Amino acid sequence: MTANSEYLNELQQQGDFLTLSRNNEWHLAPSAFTLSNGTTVTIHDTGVIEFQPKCATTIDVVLSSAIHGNETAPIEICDELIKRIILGDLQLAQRVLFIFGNPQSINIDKRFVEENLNRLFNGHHTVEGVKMNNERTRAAKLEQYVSDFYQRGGQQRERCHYDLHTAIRGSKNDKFAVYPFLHGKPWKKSQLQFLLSCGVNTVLMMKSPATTFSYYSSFVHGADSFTVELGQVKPFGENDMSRFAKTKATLIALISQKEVIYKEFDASDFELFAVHRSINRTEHDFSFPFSDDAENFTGFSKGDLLATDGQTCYYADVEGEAIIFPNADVALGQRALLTVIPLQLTDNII
Ligand SMILES: O=C(O)CCC(=O)N[C@@H](CCC(=O)O)C(=O)O
Ligand SMILES: [Zn+2]
Repeated sequence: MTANSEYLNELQQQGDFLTLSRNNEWHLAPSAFTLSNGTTVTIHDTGVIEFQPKCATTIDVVLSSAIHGNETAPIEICDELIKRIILGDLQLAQRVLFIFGNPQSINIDKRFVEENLNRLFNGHHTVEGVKMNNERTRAAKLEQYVSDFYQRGGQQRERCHYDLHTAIRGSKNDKFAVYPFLHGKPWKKSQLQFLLSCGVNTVLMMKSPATTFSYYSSFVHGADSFTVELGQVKPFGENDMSRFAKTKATLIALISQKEVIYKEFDASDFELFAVHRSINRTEHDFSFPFSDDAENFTGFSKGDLLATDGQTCYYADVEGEAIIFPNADVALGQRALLTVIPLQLTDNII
């Protein structure tokens, strides 16, 4: 018996692709099998598994988690969905690619091993003069798996990618999504309705390109793509999964139904924010004037100090300017803080 078929037997019986991925931190030989309901299961690599149902499909769905290894709630959700599909308890109506981004960082219970994976997409993994590492290689491979998945689906199909995370800090708005910069293309009400059904009524509209996974699939593949923040970072087993019941039910409907009808769009259901600015850490001496438990979406008065980067002080320049993802420990040159301001919907939405 080859090593491959050993792992396949166990995977077919237990559906535990998460443990298989964690036991093979950076590489797993590709393999495939078919479920009794006709769904083809293809393992592309560690953490990367594709399901192609036998029926005709219309949407190519990418669900990623563990791009940051210690963000466990989304990993638990995807783990459960994968198990249910492999064990034949959940019949798919759409093609789905699941990705556990960084299995080694799950094992060490850290955001990343050497380098933040979510700063390496859209080609930023390969930079002349910068030494490759496991995360850079992984980002390049993940781009390729997503690219192949969408290409095999074909052009005239719906493409979506939900990159599931949890925030380091608590948030006034517990669940929220980041809508990557669309370069002038309109935002989609249907996507906001999907998010609302997931229990996510707060969306930040980015205004510039990024190095994130969701920006990559949006920009390069035209996918409806979002970073979705589901509560706060907690160790495995400590997540109150009842808080994600709507998210899980909506993801299940998305992948197992031919069509999903969402609530009619009503702008008053949402809290939308425009990203006002991004503050990068450029000096070792970088700090925030607020405490570690200041929550995302905390608003500041015009003139309040927001951050100090060496000799440079950043002050709120708009009343109510609110903080998102403050992190003074990021690598030099990286984003240490986003600020947002409320957004009134314009007509750039379809
Ligand atoms: O809470 C935090 O500081 C970070 C949570 C997280 O990982 N967020 C993503 C957002 C990606 C995006 O801007 O679309 C990240 O920082 O990579
Ligand atoms: Zn994250």
